[in-house]
Amino acid sequence: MLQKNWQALRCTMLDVSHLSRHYGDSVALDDISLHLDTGRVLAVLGPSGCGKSTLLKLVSGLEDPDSGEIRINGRLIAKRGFSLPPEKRPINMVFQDYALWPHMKVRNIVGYGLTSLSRSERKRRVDELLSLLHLDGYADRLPAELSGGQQQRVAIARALATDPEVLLFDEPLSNLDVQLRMEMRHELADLFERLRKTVLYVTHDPLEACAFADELLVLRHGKLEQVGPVRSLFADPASPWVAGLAGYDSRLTAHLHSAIGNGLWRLTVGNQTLVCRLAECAQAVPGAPVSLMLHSSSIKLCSKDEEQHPDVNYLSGTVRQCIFEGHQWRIRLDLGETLLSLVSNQRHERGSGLSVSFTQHSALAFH
Ligand SMILES: Nc1ncnc2c1ncn2[C@@H]1O[C@H](COP(=O)(O)OP(=O)(O)OP(=O)(O)O)[C@@H](O)[C@H]1O
Repeated sequence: MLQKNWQALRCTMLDVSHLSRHYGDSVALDDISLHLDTGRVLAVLGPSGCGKSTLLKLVSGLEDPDSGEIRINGRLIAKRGFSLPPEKRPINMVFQDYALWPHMKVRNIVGYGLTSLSRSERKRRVDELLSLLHLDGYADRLPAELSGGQQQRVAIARALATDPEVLLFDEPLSNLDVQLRMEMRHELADLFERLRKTVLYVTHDPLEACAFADELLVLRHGKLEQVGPVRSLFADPASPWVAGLAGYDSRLTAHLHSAIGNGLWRLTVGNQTLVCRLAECAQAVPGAPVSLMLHSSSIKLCSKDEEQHPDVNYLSGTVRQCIFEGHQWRIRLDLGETLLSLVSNQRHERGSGLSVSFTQHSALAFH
């Protein structure tokens, strides 16, 4: 019931329309639009140089747009020729390198923006935030006396202190080691769920993005590649490139054979036949080459004489390579004209034959 009321109250908090930014001849951001409802978390995902930080800089006011508009809660904060100064925007940002003042104690860093509060109110608010971020007992330390993870928590507490309408995170976990990054993913997921803040979160790690984001926006070369709910992006990537980002780790060369309805097509991979979903049906013609994207987690090893199910695909090939990945073996299976990547809990000899199966809906063909 509570959840339902919350959904009903939602309205657009951050509205970005047709935003562009160039640096000389290079296009950092090209015609980007996004709408983020109050209390939602949007992760901006993409490889290095795709324009993620530029988007945050434009929203925070560190840079000005060449064209387009940014509104927060309906209020215009930036367009070409007009830019509200960063300190006047109801936004706080958490940076990759923490950006803590080295000479200040944690208590003063977190309470820095709380100038309108009395001394005792300020102390109460700071203590509350330190407790929220599991930093009780660290108030009188300097940043140099904290671990990387603790420093990042201080930066998050400082960003939350003034209760901004929008929080921006610029790859906040990328300086932490793998173990700590995993822990912080859980902590942030918990924090976002409890606080219901509107968050724009930049990362290049899809797993980090889907740990707590409601929606994903994928950028490539400054352009919008795909935007939508996290699940749909993983289930229905808009291009082979997004599929690759979403973990589809095999890209098979296949050919369309014939449509069989409901978006399904019969395809050939070498001399083997299978049935898969076709991502863009508009100009699909029999015989056309397609890229068939598959996720190794959806591929199962099977025996050749196993009972076959009608909605499952079966392929056979020869082991080209088998390398150890710590908990499992990664196999590259030669299917004649193309290679399939899959995992197994045991080693398979190079040159040995293997059969695999996967459901018709787990593979996606693009042309
Ligand atoms: N001040 C600048 N002057 C010139 N070019 C810039 C400037 N800032 C960014 N760029 C260029 O704009 C493009 C986008 O940069 P941006 O920093 O937004 O990418 P990013 O996705 O955040 O990358 P990373 O993940 O490596 O931080 C890049 O090609 C970059 O070289």
